[in-house]
Amino acid sequence: MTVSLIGVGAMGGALLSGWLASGKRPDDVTVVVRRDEQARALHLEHGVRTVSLDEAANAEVIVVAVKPGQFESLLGDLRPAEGSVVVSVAAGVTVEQLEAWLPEGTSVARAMPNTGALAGESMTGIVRGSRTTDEQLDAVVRLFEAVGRTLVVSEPQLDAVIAVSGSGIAYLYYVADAMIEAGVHQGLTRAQSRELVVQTFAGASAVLATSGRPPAELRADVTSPAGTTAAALRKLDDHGVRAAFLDAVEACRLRAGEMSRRS
Ligand SMILES: NC(=O)C1=CN([C@@H]2O[C@H](COP(=O)(O)OP(=O)(O)OC[C@H]3O[C@@H](n4cnc5c(N)ncnc54)[C@H](OP(=O)(O)O)[C@@H]3O)[C@@H](O)[C@H]2O)C=CC1
Ligand SMILES: O=C(O)[C@@H]1CCC=N1
Repeated sequence: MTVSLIGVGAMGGALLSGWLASGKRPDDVTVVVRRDEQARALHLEHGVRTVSLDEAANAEVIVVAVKPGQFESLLGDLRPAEGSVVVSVAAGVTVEQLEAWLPEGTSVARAMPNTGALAGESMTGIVRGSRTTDEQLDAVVRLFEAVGRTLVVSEPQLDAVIAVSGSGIAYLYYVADAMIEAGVHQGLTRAQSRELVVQTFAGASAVLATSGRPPAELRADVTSPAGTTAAALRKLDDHGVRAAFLDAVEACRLRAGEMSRRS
């Protein structure tokens, strides 16, 4: 499968690194960037070739990872080859907009990965466009499976995917940061606290994934009657942390919808 990546910032860069680490050869992925120094840096670091928008349009899968507000003008200049599928990773740019901004008849899809792609652990929601063939959808799924797991969803669900996993990975970094800081407050060095937090995240994630048990049960296993965990969880409840997560996820989903009405 030939792939072109247009825009190599935070998300595009994570995808590129993930694809190359997963075994894709630098010859299989071309990139479109707009600064010579970035083209040189990407060639030095990854061996990938920078191409023009016209050349990128020949790839079987064309992934666009520029900011939502940059899509309309960029797609207006893109002339995808027959059979290519254009995949947007943008929040707040709809299938309808993508299809309207590209030449008539172009196949599109939306993907909502997260920066877990850097470690081959993205969670990517995928939405097919109105003209996407099964083969094209399969190619998009395989491309994102190379950097983690995928879930094909309907477009109305994608804003919730953004709220839970696309942006959601940042909430976990936020919690990790707060816990590391808390450990420092309690007398650990920052390095010790980081090691404890990182491995505790890894352990929780592995048990969640392998046991299939609800997190509430796993949490109960840790919570001895009148013990230390109960004392800590009581404070989280007092501070409304669960309600804060419910609100944060809702605010994110609503913001994604608002962005699509503006772009
Ligand atoms: N960051 C994340 O975790 C996630 C982001 N997304 C989506 O990914 C997209 C990109 O976000 P993010 O990576 O954070 O943003 P960045 O600003 O980090 O990256 C955008 C990149 O696009 C480049 N760019 C803009 N216009 C062009 C152009 N005409 N040709 C080539 N390159 C161009 C920019 O280049 P330059 O540096 O020269 O300005 C920049 O490198 C957004 O649509 C966002 O919604 C989706 C999921 C997660
Ligand atoms: O914050 C944003 O808008 C982007 C989309 C999903 C994650 N980051």
